[in-house]
Amino acid sequence: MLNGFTSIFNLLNARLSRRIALWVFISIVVVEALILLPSAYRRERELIQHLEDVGVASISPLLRLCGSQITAPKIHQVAQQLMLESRVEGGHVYTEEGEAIAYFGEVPELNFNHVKNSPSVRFRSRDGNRYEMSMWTEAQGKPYLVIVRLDSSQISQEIKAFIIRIFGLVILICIFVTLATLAALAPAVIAPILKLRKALIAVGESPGAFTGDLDCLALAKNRRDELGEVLIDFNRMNHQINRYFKEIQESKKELENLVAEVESARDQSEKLLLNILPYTIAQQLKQGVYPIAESFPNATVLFADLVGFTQLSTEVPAVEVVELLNKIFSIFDQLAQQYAVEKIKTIGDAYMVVGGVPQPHPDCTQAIAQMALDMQREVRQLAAETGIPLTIRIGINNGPVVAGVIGIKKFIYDLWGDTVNTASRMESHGIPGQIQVSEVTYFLLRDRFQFESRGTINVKGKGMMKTYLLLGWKDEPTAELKLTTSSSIGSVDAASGIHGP
Ligand SMILES: Nc1ncnc2c1ncn2[C@@H]1O[C@H](COP(=O)(O)OP(=O)(O)OP(=O)(O)O)[C@@H](O)[C@H]1O
Repeated sequence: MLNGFTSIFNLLNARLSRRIALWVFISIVVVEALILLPSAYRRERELIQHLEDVGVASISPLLRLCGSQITAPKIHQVAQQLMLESRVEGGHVYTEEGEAIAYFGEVPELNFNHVKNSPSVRFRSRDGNRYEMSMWTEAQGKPYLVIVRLDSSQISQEIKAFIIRIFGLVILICIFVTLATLAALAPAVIAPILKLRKALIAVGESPGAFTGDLDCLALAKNRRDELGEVLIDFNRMNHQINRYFKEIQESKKELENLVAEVESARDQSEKLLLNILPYTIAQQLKQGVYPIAESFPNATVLFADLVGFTQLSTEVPAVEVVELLNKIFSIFDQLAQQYAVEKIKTIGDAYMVVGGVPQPHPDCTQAIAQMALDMQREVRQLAAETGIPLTIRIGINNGPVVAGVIGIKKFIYDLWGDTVNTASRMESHGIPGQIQVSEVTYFLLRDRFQFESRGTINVKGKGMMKTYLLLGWKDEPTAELKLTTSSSIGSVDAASGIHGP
């Protein structure tokens, strides 16, 4: 019950209801006002006419009752009686020539001069309480002009009462018609519109959420009007929105999958690129810096060659040889990462690595020396495990290099310069199972590492050179002295995707 009243109140309190009510109310008031004014005027005319009739009925016997004595005292006497019996408040009697014969009661504002040329004149006082009229009448065979002043105050009161009565009626009619209109419109128009508005807001706030028919559709049933069509159309539109929304969601999902695929492909290619080129070089190439050739004053270059591998290739299938080579070079790659030095490339069964390029290194010579010793140890261990007679020959040299990327295809980060040539020669002129270093490198490492002088050898293209064989650490290195940057061998290299043995 209470809910019913609340919902009716809500309906009537809706802005649309209030607007309709206001318009209906104003319209009726205007219509009634248009009717009321002429009827009030007509009513006033009727009352005046009645008063005039009273006036005529009073004037006519005035002179007749005087008989043959048309004198002031007689007229006065008859008029006094007349005033008592009727609404006459005063008057004048004039001869045809305009001579005033008699006055009685209140003095009228009209006089002979005002009315002499007219058969009859009417005048109403400003406050509406007095009404004056003139009339020619005959007595004793002579014409007389009589002007009487009548009490018309009742007319004003009656008109006022008439207007108040009609106005009250109009207000009652207005209220009744307005409420009746609202009562008729509320369920038929306002309720569906409010429900439609609610549905519109809900659909607007969360499009795609309302998948079935909307609640407001129920109101469209059994309706054959435009509002019913709007409700049906809106429901249809919501279905379309749902369809489009679903399509958009699916497209979004597809797009997200595509973006994820593209990102994964980009990550893969990025990883691949970083596997081929140092990070800074890859960045420069991506920015269009090309060719790249940078000078580095202090680099340590290492060449390593697997001795006896050519012979091995003739004895075991090529696939197995490549598998072994992959195993060894993967270990070297991890060592390069561990000591934060840059692998340059593999050349057949040779391995080339540089320290201090392209990123500065706190001690690239020690890092390369450590790596060389580890490479030796790893190859020895592998030879013992597999029974394959593997040895490695390593050469190291220090000095300035030029590093960069040249050419237009199959980019590779490479090194050039005499330092590189000499490092290569240290390896090619070295001893299997030994690490041969140039004199420059020896001087840089001799405090921390043990060396054996090899004396002077004839190096192709260089002539006679003093070289040294790196044997190992002088003392077991302390934790601070031993350079390490990452985990031990055998772990997974996240950046390159290379898996250790
Ligand atoms: N970036 C490099 N990568 C691989 N090996 C290199 C690189 N730079 C130089 N070398 C090697 O260093 C060695 C010495 O080179 P160098 O230019 O002094 O002599 P060469 O090319 O062997 O002989 P030649 O002087 O007759 O041309 C060569 O075996 C060369 O292949």
